[in-house]
Amino acid sequence: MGRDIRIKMCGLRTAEDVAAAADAGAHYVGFVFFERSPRNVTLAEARDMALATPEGIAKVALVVDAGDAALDALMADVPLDMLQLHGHESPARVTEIKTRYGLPVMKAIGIAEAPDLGQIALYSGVADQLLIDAKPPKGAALPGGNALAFDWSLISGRRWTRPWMLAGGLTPDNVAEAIRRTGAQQLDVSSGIESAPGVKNPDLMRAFAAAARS
Ligand SMILES: O=C(O)c1ccccc1N[C@@H]1O[C@H](COP(=O)(O)O)[C@@H](O)[C@H]1O
Repeated sequence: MGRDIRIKMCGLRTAEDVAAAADAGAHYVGFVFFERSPRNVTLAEARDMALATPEGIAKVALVVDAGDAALDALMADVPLDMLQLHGHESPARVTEIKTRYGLPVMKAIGIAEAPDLGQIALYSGVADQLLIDAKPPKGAALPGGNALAFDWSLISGRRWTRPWMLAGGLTPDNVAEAIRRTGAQQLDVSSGIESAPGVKNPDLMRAFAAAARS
Protein backbone atom coordinates (compact mmCIF):
# COMPACT_ATOMS: atom_id res chain seq x y z
CA MET A 1 0.00 0.00 0.00
CA GLY A 2 1.11 3.61 0.16
CA ARG A 3 2.47 6.22 -2.15
CA ASP A 4 2.66 4.07 -5.28
CA ILE A 5 -1.12 3.84 -5.46
CA ARG A 6 -2.48 5.50 -8.58
CA ILE A 7 -5.94 7.05 -8.55
CA LYS A 8 -8.41 7.85 -11.29
CA MET A 9 -11.15 10.31 -10.40
CA CYS A 10 -13.99 9.88 -12.86
CA GLY A 11 -17.16 11.71 -13.81
CA LEU A 12 -15.68 15.22 -13.59
CA ARG A 13 -17.85 17.93 -15.12
CA THR A 14 -16.08 21.26 -14.64
CA ALA A 15 -12.60 22.78 -14.69
CA GLU A 16 -13.03 23.25 -10.91
CA ASP A 17 -13.49 19.48 -10.58
CA VAL A 18 -10.26 18.95 -12.51
CA ALA A 19 -8.40 21.40 -10.26
CA ALA A 20 -9.75 19.65 -7.16
CA ALA A 21 -8.74 16.23 -8.51
CA ALA A 22 -5.24 17.51 -9.31
CA ASP A 23 -5.00 19.09 -5.86
CA ALA A 24 -5.99 15.75 -4.28
CA GLY A 25 -3.23 14.01 -6.25
CA ALA A 26 -5.20 12.15 -8.94
CA HIS A 27 -3.13 10.49 -11.68
CA TYR A 28 -6.04 10.16 -14.11
CA VAL A 29 -9.17 12.26 -14.66
CA GLY A 30 -12.21 10.74 -16.34
CA PHE A 31 -14.90 12.36 -18.49
CA VAL A 32 -18.16 10.45 -19.03
CA PHE A 33 -19.88 10.37 -22.41
CA PHE A 34 -23.15 8.59 -21.70
CA GLU A 35 -26.35 10.57 -22.05
CA ARG A 36 -28.31 8.85 -19.28
CA SER A 37 -25.58 9.56 -16.73
CA PRO A 38 -25.77 12.52 -14.32
CA ARG A 39 -22.05 12.84 -15.12
CA ASN A 40 -22.48 13.11 -18.90
CA VAL A 41 -20.54 15.95 -20.52
CA THR A 42 -20.58 17.53 -23.96
CA LEU A 43 -17.54 17.54 -26.22
CA ALA A 44 -17.08 21.26 -25.52
CA GLU A 45 -17.18 20.73 -21.75
CA ALA A 46 -14.73 17.85 -22.01
CA ARG A 47 -12.41 19.89 -24.21
CA ASP A 48 -12.38 22.72 -21.64
CA MET A 49 -11.57 20.23 -18.87
CA ALA A 50 -8.90 18.50 -20.92
CA LEU A 51 -7.20 21.83 -21.66
CA ALA A 52 -7.35 22.68 -17.94
CA THR A 53 -5.77 19.38 -16.88
CA PRO A 54 -2.22 19.79 -15.61
CA GLU A 55 0.61 18.04 -17.48
CA GLY A 56 1.25 14.57 -16.13
CA ILE A 57 -2.37 13.74 -15.35
CA ALA A 58 -3.88 11.34 -17.88
CA LYS A 59 -7.16 12.41 -19.48
CA VAL A 60 -9.53 9.47 -19.96
CA ALA A 61 -12.78 9.45 -21.96
CA LEU A 62 -15.37 6.93 -20.77
CA VAL A 63 -17.62 5.71 -23.59
CA VAL A 64 -20.27 2.98 -23.78
CA ASP A 65 -20.58 0.95 -27.01
CA ALA A 66 -19.63 4.04 -29.01
CA GLY A 67 -19.62 3.85 -32.80
CA ASP A 68 -16.90 5.22 -35.06
CA ALA A 69 -18.75 8.48 -35.80
CA ALA A 70 -19.03 9.35 -32.10
CA LEU A 71 -15.42 8.37 -31.47
CA ASP A 72 -14.20 10.34 -34.52
CA ALA A 73 -15.94 13.46 -33.14
CA LEU A 74 -14.54 12.86 -29.66
CA MET A 75 -10.99 12.41 -30.92
CA ALA A 76 -11.25 15.49 -33.14
CA ASP A 77 -12.43 17.77 -30.33
CA VAL A 78 -10.88 16.55 -27.09
CA PRO A 79 -7.17 15.99 -26.38
CA LEU A 80 -7.08 12.60 -24.64
CA ASP A 81 -4.59 10.09 -23.30
CA MET A 82 -6.80 7.00 -22.94
CA LEU A 83 -10.19 5.56 -23.85
CA GLN A 84 -12.23 3.65 -21.26
CA LEU A 85 -14.70 1.22 -22.86
CA HIS A 86 -17.53 0.62 -20.40
CA GLY A 87 -20.07 -1.23 -22.53
CA HIS A 88 -20.29 -4.60 -24.26
CA GLU A 89 -17.38 -3.98 -26.65
CA SER A 90 -16.01 -7.32 -27.90
CA PRO A 91 -12.26 -8.11 -27.88
CA ALA A 92 -12.28 -7.55 -31.67
CA ARG A 93 -13.87 -4.12 -31.20
CA VAL A 94 -11.26 -3.22 -28.58
CA THR A 95 -8.52 -4.06 -31.11
CA GLU A 96 -10.32 -2.08 -33.82
CA ILE A 97 -10.55 1.01 -31.60
CA LYS A 98 -6.92 0.77 -30.55
CA THR A 99 -5.80 0.52 -34.17
CA ARG A 100 -8.08 3.28 -35.46
CA TYR A 101 -7.21 5.89 -32.82
CA GLY A 102 -3.76 4.86 -31.57
CA LEU A 103 -4.66 5.52 -27.94
CA PRO A 104 -4.31 3.08 -25.03
CA VAL A 105 -7.61 1.42 -24.21
CA MET A 106 -8.91 0.37 -20.80
CA LYS A 107 -11.72 -2.21 -20.88
CA ALA A 108 -14.20 -2.33 -18.01
CA ILE A 109 -15.19 -5.79 -16.82
CA GLY A 110 -18.18 -6.23 -14.52
CA ILE A 111 -17.82 -8.72 -11.69
CA ALA A 112 -20.64 -10.14 -9.57
CA GLU A 113 -19.66 -13.79 -9.21
CA ALA A 114 -16.73 -16.11 -9.94
CA PRO A 115 -17.64 -17.02 -13.56
CA ASP A 116 -17.43 -13.31 -14.48
CA LEU A 117 -13.68 -13.51 -13.90
CA GLY A 118 -13.38 -15.42 -17.21
CA GLN A 119 -13.86 -12.10 -19.01
CA ILE A 120 -10.53 -10.93 -17.68
CA ALA A 121 -8.54 -13.53 -19.67
CA LEU A 122 -10.63 -12.71 -22.74
CA TYR A 123 -9.56 -9.06 -22.74
CA SER A 124 -6.04 -9.40 -21.31
CA GLY A 125 -4.55 -9.96 -24.75
CA VAL A 126 -6.13 -6.88 -26.33
CA ALA A 127 -6.68 -4.11 -23.77
CA ASP A 128 -3.82 -2.01 -22.39
CA GLN A 129 -5.48 -1.87 -18.98
CA LEU A 130 -8.41 -3.60 -17.31
CA LEU A 131 -10.96 -1.94 -15.05
CA ILE A 132 -12.35 -4.50 -12.63
CA ASP A 133 -15.72 -3.03 -11.64
CA ALA A 134 -18.95 -4.19 -10.02
CA LYS A 135 -21.38 -5.67 -12.55
CA PRO A 136 -24.46 -3.42 -12.70
CA PRO A 137 -27.58 -5.03 -11.24
CA LYS A 138 -30.22 -6.21 -13.77
CA GLY A 139 -32.32 -3.24 -14.86
CA ALA A 140 -29.82 -0.63 -13.61
CA ALA A 141 -30.03 2.64 -15.51
CA LEU A 142 -26.25 2.90 -15.75
CA PRO A 143 -23.63 0.32 -16.78
CA GLY A 144 -21.32 1.78 -14.09
CA GLY A 145 -21.18 4.55 -11.55
CA ASN A 146 -23.75 2.84 -9.35
CA ALA A 147 -21.83 3.19 -6.06
CA LEU A 148 -21.90 -0.60 -5.86
CA ALA A 149 -18.97 -2.68 -4.64
CA PHE A 150 -18.51 -6.35 -5.59
CA ASP A 151 -17.25 -9.15 -3.37
CA TRP A 152 -13.53 -8.33 -3.23
CA SER A 153 -12.67 -11.84 -2.04
CA LEU A 154 -13.37 -12.98 -5.62
CA ILE A 155 -10.13 -11.35 -6.78
CA SER A 156 -8.11 -11.60 -3.60
CA GLY A 157 -4.61 -12.89 -4.42
CA ARG A 158 -5.29 -12.92 -8.18
CA ARG A 159 -2.75 -11.39 -10.55
CA TRP A 160 -3.14 -10.61 -14.23
CA THR A 161 -0.77 -9.87 -17.07
CA ARG A 162 -2.19 -6.39 -17.70
CA PRO A 163 -2.19 -3.36 -15.42
CA TRP A 164 -5.61 -3.06 -13.79
CA MET A 165 -7.71 -0.70 -11.69
CA LEU A 166 -10.22 -1.57 -9.01
CA ALA A 167 -13.58 0.22 -9.29
CA GLY A 168 -17.09 0.03 -7.89
CA GLY A 169 -18.43 1.65 -4.77
CA LEU A 170 -15.07 2.84 -3.48
CA THR A 171 -15.25 5.55 -0.80
CA PRO A 172 -12.88 7.25 1.65
CA ASP A 173 -14.22 4.82 4.27
CA ASN A 174 -13.66 1.54 2.44
CA VAL A 175 -10.74 2.19 0.10
CA ALA A 176 -7.98 1.11 2.52
CA GLU A 177 -9.72 -2.19 3.12
CA ALA A 178 -10.32 -2.63 -0.63
CA ILE A 179 -6.60 -2.25 -1.29
CA ARG A 180 -5.71 -4.64 1.52
CA ARG A 181 -8.11 -7.30 0.29
CA THR A 182 -7.46 -7.07 -3.44
CA GLY A 183 -3.86 -5.86 -3.72
CA ALA A 184 -5.01 -3.15 -6.14
CA GLN A 185 -2.35 -0.62 -7.08
CA GLN A 186 -4.73 1.52 -9.11
CA LEU A 187 -8.18 2.75 -8.09
CA ASP A 188 -11.07 4.33 -9.95
CA VAL A 189 -13.68 6.31 -8.03
CA SER A 190 -16.70 8.36 -8.97
CA SER A 191 -19.78 8.21 -6.69
CA GLY A 192 -17.64 7.97 -3.55
CA ILE A 193 -16.23 11.47 -4.06
CA GLU A 194 -19.60 13.14 -4.70
CA SER A 195 -22.05 15.11 -2.54
CA ALA A 196 -24.87 14.22 -4.98
CA PRO A 197 -24.91 12.34 -8.31
CA GLY A 198 -22.64 14.28 -10.67
CA VAL A 199 -21.54 16.80 -8.03
CA LYS A 200 -17.91 16.24 -7.05
CA ASN A 201 -16.80 17.20 -3.55
CA PRO A 202 -13.19 18.42 -3.07
CA ASP A 203 -13.15 17.37 0.61
CA LEU A 204 -14.16 13.82 -0.31
CA MET A 205 -11.56 13.78 -3.10
CA ARG A 206 -8.81 14.69 -0.64
CA ALA A 207 -10.13 12.25 1.96
CA PHE A 208 -10.22 9.46 -0.62
CA ALA A 209 -6.64 10.04 -1.74
CA ALA A 210 -5.39 10.30 1.84
CA ALA A 211 -7.16 7.07 2.83
CA ALA A 212 -5.80 5.25 -0.23
CA ARG A 213 -2.25 6.27 0.63
CA SER A 214 -2.55 5.74 4.36
O1 LIG B 1 -20.29 7.26 -13.66
C1 LIG B 1 -21.13 7.04 -14.53
O2 LIG B 1 -22.16 7.72 -14.60
C2 LIG B 1 -20.93 5.92 -15.50
C3 LIG B 1 -21.78 5.82 -16.58
C4 LIG B 1 -21.62 4.81 -17.50
C5 LIG B 1 -20.59 3.88 -17.34
C6 LIG B 1 -19.74 3.97 -16.26
C7 LIG B 1 -19.89 4.98 -15.33
N1 LIG B 1 -19.06 5.10 -14.22
C8 LIG B 1 -17.89 4.32 -13.93
O3 LIG B 1 -18.21 3.20 -13.11
C9 LIG B 1 -17.09 2.90 -12.27
C10 LIG B 1 -17.54 2.79 -10.82
O4 LIG B 1 -18.12 3.98 -10.38
P1 LIG B 1 -18.53 4.26 -8.83
O5 LIG B 1 -17.25 4.69 -8.13
O6 LIG B 1 -19.10 3.01 -8.28
O7 LIG B 1 -19.50 5.37 -8.91
C11 LIG B 1 -16.08 4.01 -12.52
O8 LIG B 1 -15.19 3.60 -13.53
C12 LIG B 1 -16.92 5.10 -13.06
O9 LIG B 1 -16.19 5.98 -13.81
